[in-house]
Amino acid sequence: MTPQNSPAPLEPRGPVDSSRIPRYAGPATFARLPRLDEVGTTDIAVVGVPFDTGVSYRPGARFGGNAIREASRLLRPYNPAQDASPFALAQVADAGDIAANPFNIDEAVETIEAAADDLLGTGARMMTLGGDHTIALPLLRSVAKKHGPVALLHFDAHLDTWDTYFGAEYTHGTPFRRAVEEGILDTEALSHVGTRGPLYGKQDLTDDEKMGFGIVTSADVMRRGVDEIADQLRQRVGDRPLYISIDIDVLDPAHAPGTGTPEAGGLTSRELLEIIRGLSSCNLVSADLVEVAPAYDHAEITSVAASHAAYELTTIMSRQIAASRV
Ligand SMILES: N=C(N)NCCCC(=O)O
Ligand SMILES: [Zn+2]
Ligand SMILES: [Zn+2]
Repeated sequence: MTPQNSPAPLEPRGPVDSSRIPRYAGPATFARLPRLDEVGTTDIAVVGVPFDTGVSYRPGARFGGNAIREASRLLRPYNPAQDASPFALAQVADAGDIAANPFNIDEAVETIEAAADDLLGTGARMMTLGGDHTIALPLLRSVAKKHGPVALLHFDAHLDTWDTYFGAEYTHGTPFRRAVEEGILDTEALSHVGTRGPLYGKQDLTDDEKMGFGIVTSADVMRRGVDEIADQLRQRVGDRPLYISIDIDVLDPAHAPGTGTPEAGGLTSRELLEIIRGLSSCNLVSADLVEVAPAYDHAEITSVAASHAAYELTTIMSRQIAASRV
């Protein structure tokens, strides 16, 4: 398959032209973008982390990244919601997968951090496709090496600030407690969004608050509406370097059945996309989208939603990269 765009030198190389090569043909990179090795360097690296050894319930998120890539074939180059052509404003490329050891969580966490160091070291921002939520910890470590402690907006049904599971410190329920302990988050600017569902005890909330997190529950989004919530989040984050971590289970199981720990009463995909768009002025330095487990999906409901959320995040980053050039 030959990419049909023949850009002028230094122009970003965009996706395969779907008016010339049917969008279902050829290998699936994210949004049919070029691979990193085809462009050499990139402003935004979309990278998969097929790792799910950290889960507490249904496994399968190791297949999430490729499911999102498949579902992203239908994305188009102009994003009207943010009035931007993200793949023309900046080079966006698919950097493939980070090969993490599925039998050794500690080693996998080290591998992911080192691979992120390499990518961020080139000056790129990362749009990471998980994988389970364990992977947010090594990604945040790497981002903090570059930017210092970062603001975090964490979209998730769950707090993911629990301590250990079966004695294990690195799991998908614990990355943000570890990150606070390690001092890699700016504790003045942390919020969960979309939180809901049963907890182990009230102490979970007390502990979480002590760590510095604010909580916007799923019910808050329903009652107060997406614009007010986005305003509040923008104010909390200010102009700090921001990392956004989206666990797809922030969506209601009706909007994202393909995930490992589903909780009733979640956001609609429309609400999630609108809140992300409301953050377009934030200084988004990198992001992840995790916990897509395609074995439980139907008709790509979950991976389509995930691909659109990643598209909005990529658009925010590419607009900022373009704005910082002028
Ligand atoms: N990060 C996700 N998706 N889930 C965390 C759930 C942890 C638990 O089962 O207690
Ligand atoms: Zn979750
Ligand atoms: Zn999570």
